[in-house]
Amino acid sequence: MGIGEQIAYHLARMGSHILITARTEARLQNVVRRCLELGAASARFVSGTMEDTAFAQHVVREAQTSLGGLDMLILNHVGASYFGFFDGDVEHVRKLLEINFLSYVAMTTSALPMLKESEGSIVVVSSMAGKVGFPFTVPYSATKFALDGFFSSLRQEFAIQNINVSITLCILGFIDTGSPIPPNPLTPRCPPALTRPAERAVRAAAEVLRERPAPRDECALEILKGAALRRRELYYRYSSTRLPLLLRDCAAELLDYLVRSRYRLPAPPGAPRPPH
Ligand SMILES: NC(=O)C1=CN([C@@H]2O[C@H](COP(=O)(O)OP(=O)(O)OC[C@H]3O[C@@H](n4cnc5c(N)ncnc54)[C@H](OP(=O)(O)O)[C@@H]3O)[C@@H](O)[C@H]2O)C=CC1
Ligand SMILES: CC(C)CCC[C@@H](C)[C@H]1CC[C@H]2[C@@H]3C(=O)C=C4C[C@@H](O)CC[C@]4(C)[C@H]3CC[C@]12C
Repeated sequence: MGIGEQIAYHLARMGSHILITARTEARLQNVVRRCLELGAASARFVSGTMEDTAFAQHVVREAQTSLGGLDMLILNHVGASYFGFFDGDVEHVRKLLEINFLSYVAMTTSALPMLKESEGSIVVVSSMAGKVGFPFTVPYSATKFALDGFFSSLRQEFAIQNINVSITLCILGFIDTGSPIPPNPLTPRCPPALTRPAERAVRAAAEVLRERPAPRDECALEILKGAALRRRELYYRYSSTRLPLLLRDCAAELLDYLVRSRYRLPAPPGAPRPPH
């Protein structure tokens, strides 16, 4: 379960009341058990899919009825996508927008009365791919850019209306998690039978990228620190997120070039072969 699972464990160590959600009940049960072992004041789960806006609203209602309020809404889940050239599947883009974007909008809307009451925080987990165009993440990137538009505008409206609810947009680089992204077609060397789908995903990206994934537990803690400090944006790791972004406004072409240079790509058709 990646970064979300690690966030739950850090919150458990701090003695929080925790409500987690995902589709796979068996894994949620294990995470809840571990949270209680680590010292959570309480831990529970609701299972279901965020493809369904009604489910997103249901999770927030559950927080209302079982916890009686909410200090922090952490929006982290993402649906499975592929790591490869855009394949033209418009329905996949629609589905991913529903899971990665619309459910965040629905949960925020439902949770707002509780968050206003607690003067709480909204944490939106996004990516470098939500700030800059990256090859091989076209549908995913679209959903992450949408989050920036929605939540940055909402933050402005909160300021105008004196609503003391913080919004922290987390810009993450490559993190060592297992995501259910199918293996990269460019890397047939990764044998699917030998690994779980989650491990394959990171391996697929790791084989193509000249970038080391950062540890998910440290990432989770940085996210919580950023939220506690009510930061508007958080960058992890700094060297592969904030620094390259400084180039974006003054040298966009250079940044695009540097991004492509972080990928190991096969030579385009017709290109001269390197000598042996
Ligand atoms: N890993 C990386 O390199 C990077 C990750 N990020 C961001 O970090 C966040 C977490 O990513 P990561 O931990 O890697 O992802 P994982 O794929 O490891 O975790 C995703 C979580 O979402 C749940 N999920 C998937 N589909 C659905 C669905 N349809 N409805 C409800 N829940 C669902 C999964 O559980 P289940 O399958 O049981 O539903 C799982 O708990 C994401 O927002 C991602 O964009 C940003 C930059 C880089
Ligand atoms: C300016 C550059 C030096 C920075 C490089 C950062 C690059 C390498 C980072 C920025 C965003 C990252 C992708 C991401 O957000 C989410 C996922 C889903 C996961 O399941 C598999 C990995 C994947 C595709 C990440 C791959 C690595 C990416 C492209």
